[in-house]
Amino acid sequence: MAGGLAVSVEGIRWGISPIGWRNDDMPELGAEHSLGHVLSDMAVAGFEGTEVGGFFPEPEVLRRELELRGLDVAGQWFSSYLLQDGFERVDAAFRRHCARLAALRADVAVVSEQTHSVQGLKLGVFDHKPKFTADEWDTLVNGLNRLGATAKEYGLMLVYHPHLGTGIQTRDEIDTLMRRTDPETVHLLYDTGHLFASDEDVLTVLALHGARIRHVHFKDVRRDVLAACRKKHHPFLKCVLDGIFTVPGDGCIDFVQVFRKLHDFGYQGWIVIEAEQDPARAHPLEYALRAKRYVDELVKGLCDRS
Ligand SMILES: O=C1C[C@@H](O)[C@H](O)[C@@H](O)C1=O
Ligand SMILES: [Co+2]
Repeated sequence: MAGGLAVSVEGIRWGISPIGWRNDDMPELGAEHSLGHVLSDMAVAGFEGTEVGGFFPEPEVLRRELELRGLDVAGQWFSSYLLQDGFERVDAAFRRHCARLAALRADVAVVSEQTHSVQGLKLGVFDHKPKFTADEWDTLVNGLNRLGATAKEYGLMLVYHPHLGTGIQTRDEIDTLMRRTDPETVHLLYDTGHLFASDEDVLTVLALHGARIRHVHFKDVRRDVLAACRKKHHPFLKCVLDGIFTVPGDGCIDFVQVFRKLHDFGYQGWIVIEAEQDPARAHPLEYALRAKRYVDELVKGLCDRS
């Protein structure tokens, strides 16, 4: 294997998302990459696991393909519409989602509230993010607490994903969400790329909410592209196509500090490389290999320190 771990940090598992090969929000991107191709690239690059992409088959088929390559599943994204559809409808869909994840022996269900989201719309993501009303906050908090209890029934942790262009994006919104939700059932997904592109302060969120983090997305940001996207009022998916995100070590986020602080918090669980780019411009295996080399250096640096 090209990227076997020389050293490791106990309790931390490294994964990579299929989003660098194929993007569920833009199915035309990388459609030529078969499941076998994507999973084999992940294994060749030296990763232990992945998240489930929308193009992945049902668990019975997927499990064999994963096992053949020694890969595990960390979790999968779930778009909740609690404000728009109400708890009962969302919970029914979430139960089906959790059952599939449990069949894959996954650890987390990634939830993001998409009511009023501009994530997939042709509206400037930096100008049109929604803001929830007081009533909407009540509904969201109550619904997430209950969905978190559902996740537990399936042996999973609900990890909430703050995201550009949604009602939970900024540091203030994350603070409120963490203060108002039940720490036993609602956990935090720490996605460095979205936090940086929103508020540019990834370490403060980590310092404030490190104890709630149960899942991590390592996504780097190209500072010049971020500035250009803001200036041109680009929609989210146009920002992705222009290359706002990349693998850790290739952008401007200080992952040495991030990784140290996560470790100081005693973080245990998955760290998933999630660098959505146009695969025609950023060769997915090349970037996966770069990412793995970089995180191996991070791990080595941490081990040398202690
Ligand atoms: O976790 C994620 C899943 C994607 O669907 C999303 O758009 C991406 O930006 C992300 O962070
Ligand atoms: Co993410």
